[in-house]
Amino acid sequence: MSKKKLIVKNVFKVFGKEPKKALKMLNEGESKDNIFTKTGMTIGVQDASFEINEGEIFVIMGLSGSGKSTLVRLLNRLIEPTSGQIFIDDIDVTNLSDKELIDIRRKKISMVFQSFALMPHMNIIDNVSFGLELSGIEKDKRYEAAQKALEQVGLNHHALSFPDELSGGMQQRVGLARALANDPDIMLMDEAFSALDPLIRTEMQDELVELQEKEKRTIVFISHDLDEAIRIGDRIAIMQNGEVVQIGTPEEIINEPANDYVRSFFKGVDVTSVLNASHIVKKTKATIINKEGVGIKSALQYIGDYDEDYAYFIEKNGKYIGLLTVESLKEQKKIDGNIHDAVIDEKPINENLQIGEFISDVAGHAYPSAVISDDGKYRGTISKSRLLKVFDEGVDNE
Ligand SMILES: Nc1ncnc2c1ncn2[C@@H]1O[C@H](COP(=O)(O)OP(=O)(O)OP(=O)(O)O)[C@@H](O)[C@H]1O
Repeated sequence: MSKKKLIVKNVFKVFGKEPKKALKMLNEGESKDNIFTKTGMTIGVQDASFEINEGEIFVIMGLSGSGKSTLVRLLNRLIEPTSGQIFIDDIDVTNLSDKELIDIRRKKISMVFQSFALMPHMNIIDNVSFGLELSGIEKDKRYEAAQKALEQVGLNHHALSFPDELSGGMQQRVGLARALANDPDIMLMDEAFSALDPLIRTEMQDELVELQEKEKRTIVFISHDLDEAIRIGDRIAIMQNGEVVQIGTPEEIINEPANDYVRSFFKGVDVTSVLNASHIVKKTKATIINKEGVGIKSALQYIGDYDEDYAYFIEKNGKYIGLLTVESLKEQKKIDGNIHDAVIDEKPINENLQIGEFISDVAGHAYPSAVISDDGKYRGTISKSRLLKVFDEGVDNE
């Protein structure tokens, strides 16, 4: 099991003069809107509890004002929690002195912002090594680390350029390099790619995933974009009005959205890149198991019992053989043939295939397509209508 890198326990953040009073009102059942109307205080984060595994990309997603930035800034105490605990490597950061906190921020956590926040009068290598300079690292060492970080983001030839000589995408790479330069265990990325144009943005997302494959860090990435969350996230936490309403893998969230708010994020999202055949497979009632002695007559009877005109023919050990139809069975019966000769050679679909890859296959078939595992075992079927429903609506709650 992976190690827990970050643990957040019952964390609240109230913005306002008397946070404890607001928490009391919340405890007594007052709504956040009422608390704001009566006191002017905002509940930025309400009772957040979750754990982030070492090496995972954990995306926090939600609409504007849902509390994402507040939650992420609570992790390194750029914002002080009103109550609750936050552990990094089992150290309770809510109890650290200022000096210990600065130390943790310099050594363990880096942050990348949406606005690249580069210093215009400094060249790239000085920008990247600025944090190390603040930590008192000598020039040779910090330049070496900065150069390595620039290489990781593909900008090693731009060390002596100035920020305004670089494009937006390159400037954000510098922002990333600056975060990488002190070799942090944890990177907090607040809408880090949102200011980039779509093509560069996708490129940066791919690069981040690639970088992550080489050097496993723990990344907490804020996004308001589900496409991005799906692309890079191992798990996604969805925030609504200050609360974390759902945490799961992209597949889990798409397959079982916790509420309508979560569901609304999928409108227009390319779920075909997330769901594969195994996610939407269903067992059909009309399956025929190849028991000893199943002949054409009993197969026809079996199909009739289920009021279908086809069935899947499967060996006793679960291996998929093919499709039997009433028509093909009757044909063989007429000529005194064998049940195996009645099998229609229907191409089954591998359970790992993504929706986009097999939709045309299924659409071209008269019967629901059988889904098999890598070793040829029958898993269930996918019908054209079911597939199109998932394709169009993104969510399948049948
Ligand atoms: N310093 C502050 N003082 C008062 N209220 C604040 C402060 N910072 C944030 N808030 C409020 O807390 C709530 C959560 O804000 P937050 O910025 O965390 O949301 P967000 O999901 O990151 O939004 P966005 O995507 O627009 O950045 C909002 O209602 C916001 O107005």
